[in-house]
Amino acid sequence: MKEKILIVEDEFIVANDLSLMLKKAGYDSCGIAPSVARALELIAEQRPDWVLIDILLQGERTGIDLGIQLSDRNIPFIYISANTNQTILQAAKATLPYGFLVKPFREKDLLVMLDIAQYRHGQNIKYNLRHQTGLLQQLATISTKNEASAEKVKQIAQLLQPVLPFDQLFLTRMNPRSPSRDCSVIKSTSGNYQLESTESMLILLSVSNRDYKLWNPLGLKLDKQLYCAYEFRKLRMEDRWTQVVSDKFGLESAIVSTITTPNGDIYRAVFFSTEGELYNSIHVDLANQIMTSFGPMIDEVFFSKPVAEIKETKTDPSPPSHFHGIIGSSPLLNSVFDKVKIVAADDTSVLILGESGTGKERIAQILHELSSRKSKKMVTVNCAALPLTLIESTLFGHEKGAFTGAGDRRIGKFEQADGGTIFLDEIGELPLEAQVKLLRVLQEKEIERLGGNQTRKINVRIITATNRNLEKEVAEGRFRLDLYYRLNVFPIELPPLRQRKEDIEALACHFVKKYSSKSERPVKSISAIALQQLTSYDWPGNIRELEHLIERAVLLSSGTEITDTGLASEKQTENPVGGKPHRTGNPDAIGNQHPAGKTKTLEEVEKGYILEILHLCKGKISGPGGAAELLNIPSTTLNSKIKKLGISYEFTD
Ligand SMILES: Nc1ncnc2c1ncn2[C@@H]1O[C@H](COP(=O)(O)OP(=O)(O)OP(=O)(O)O)[C@@H](O)[C@H]1O
Repeated sequence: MKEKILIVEDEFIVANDLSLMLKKAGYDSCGIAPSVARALELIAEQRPDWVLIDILLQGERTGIDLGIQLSDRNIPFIYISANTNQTILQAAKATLPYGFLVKPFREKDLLVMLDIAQYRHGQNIKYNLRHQTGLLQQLATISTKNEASAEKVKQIAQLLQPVLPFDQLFLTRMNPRSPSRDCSVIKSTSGNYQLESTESMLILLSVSNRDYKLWNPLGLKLDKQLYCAYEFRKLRMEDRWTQVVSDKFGLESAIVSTITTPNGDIYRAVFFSTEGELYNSIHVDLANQIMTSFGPMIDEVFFSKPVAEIKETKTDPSPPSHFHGIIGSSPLLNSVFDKVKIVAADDTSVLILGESGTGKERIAQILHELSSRKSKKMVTVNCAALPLTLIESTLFGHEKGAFTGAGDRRIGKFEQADGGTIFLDEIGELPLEAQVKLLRVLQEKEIERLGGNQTRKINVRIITATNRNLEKEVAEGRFRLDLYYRLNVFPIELPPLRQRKEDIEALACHFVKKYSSKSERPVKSISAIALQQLTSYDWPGNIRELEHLIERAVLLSSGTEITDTGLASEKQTENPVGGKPHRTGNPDAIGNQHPAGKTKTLEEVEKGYILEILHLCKGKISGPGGAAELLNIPSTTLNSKIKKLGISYEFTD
């Protein structure tokens, strides 16, 4: 069946051209709306599969206002606009479009964008289905465990957080046959969960039992499920309980889901968030599904046993077994594991985002190992280290004599990865010209060696990573929007170490074990003071920096315990921006601040760090004991970083 597409565009000639292009390509162009109001009418009448939206339209409302509504109603759409400044791109992105086409565009660009959008939409549906089924199964398993309520609640909250984020969950049993009961699950700033009974909540909020009963919390008829912005403010005004709780916890939006179980019990869950625009209709659907499947078990988990408090319980220190070698169990890292588990088996393109040293390459490796391609190779290409003139021949190969110096035929990285995975690290560094070629390969799934005249089909899964803000790169014209959408099918964001300090101790111990066994030193532990130094540092170089620091400390340590991390000898100061302690001292070293107190840029931090390592290795780059070895990166990468960062150095003994 032909897919129906609605065009929302106020310039008739442009809209008409678009409509002709769509019809020619076999789509059903089911209408043209010049304003948001008309678009909504046509959507109700025609029920289009896709909507193409211009941003500036007739009337007061913009295409972005329409995008917000469509996103809530789960109708896929693409923006088509001449506006690409960052503010507009950011507002547009927040509405979760499936693409953004910049005017003027060619017919081919439109069709490619639609093709990418359909692919992403299909992947999304698949992802949501699989995720929901898995999620419900896991919820059922937790509910039937023979554990204390508090422990089960913690596990359930951690499971829900990546898909249905909340800062507070308010659960009520409105049983017509026995007195109603309620309780709250509260997320603390450190990411732990606390189960509060009504009594303890009242103490926390300084509300009397009498007032609470009078207010009949959330007892009013909640006729909506989604309360954001204006709707939430209205709810606050109408419901005294919402008002008090949201004032105390800074809540700004809510989702309500009510179910009646087969034996007539009524349960209501209200998920509150401190973010005003967080929830959409996908969250509502998910909340309903969870409540329907989980409803009969709610009593068992939340109400049947005395409500015990969860006091900052330590999370399970071991990650799932297939994440071998990945240390950490913070909620943020767990949500990365969840995403990896969901997407690993598919051929979906994955974009790994995160600062340098957060473990992007490690995660790429695990994605490959958990896929059906694991028996084939994962070929890694560091796009930042490719010399400009050799990018194409490295990626796609060349025939003998293709250019001066091409003495032999060369098989490119894509061909080497055939049947397996290609990991394009630092994709943000790829020049525009190479981006065009890469896009073509991704679309056509075939390559042509330089100087060759034969195309070859290839079957490769693409994983990319970057520490750059790709949207900013797109807005500034350095990265192609169509390639961005093609690669960003399934983003996985790796949190910086400073946001998951809970993991520092486990990571540090892991590295102590690794390097004491490697260097045959007797070091076995870290003193409490040294650990304190590690956790109060901000780690601009993330896990890689921690690893190198521990490696050094192990080498320098004379006993069985690390008592000095090297961080203490340098004065800890207050950061005027964030109030966090930072390392100071040698301004060129890895400290985060200029001597004047101004925060360093990431590039400056990286430069300082490389200089420090070069200093340590007396300028030696490659080979045993060289800076590249210590930094755990290829010497070609280090050389390109040295060039890019403009590092000049000279070392004498
Ligand atoms: N969770 C983890 N547990 C143990 N080691 C880790 C973890 N994450 C990363 N590492 C180690 O930290 C170092 C840096 O990781 P990796 O090279 O994957 O980071 P990256 O984000 O790809 O860095 P870059 O952006 O600079 O390429 C590696 O030695 C890796 O083995």
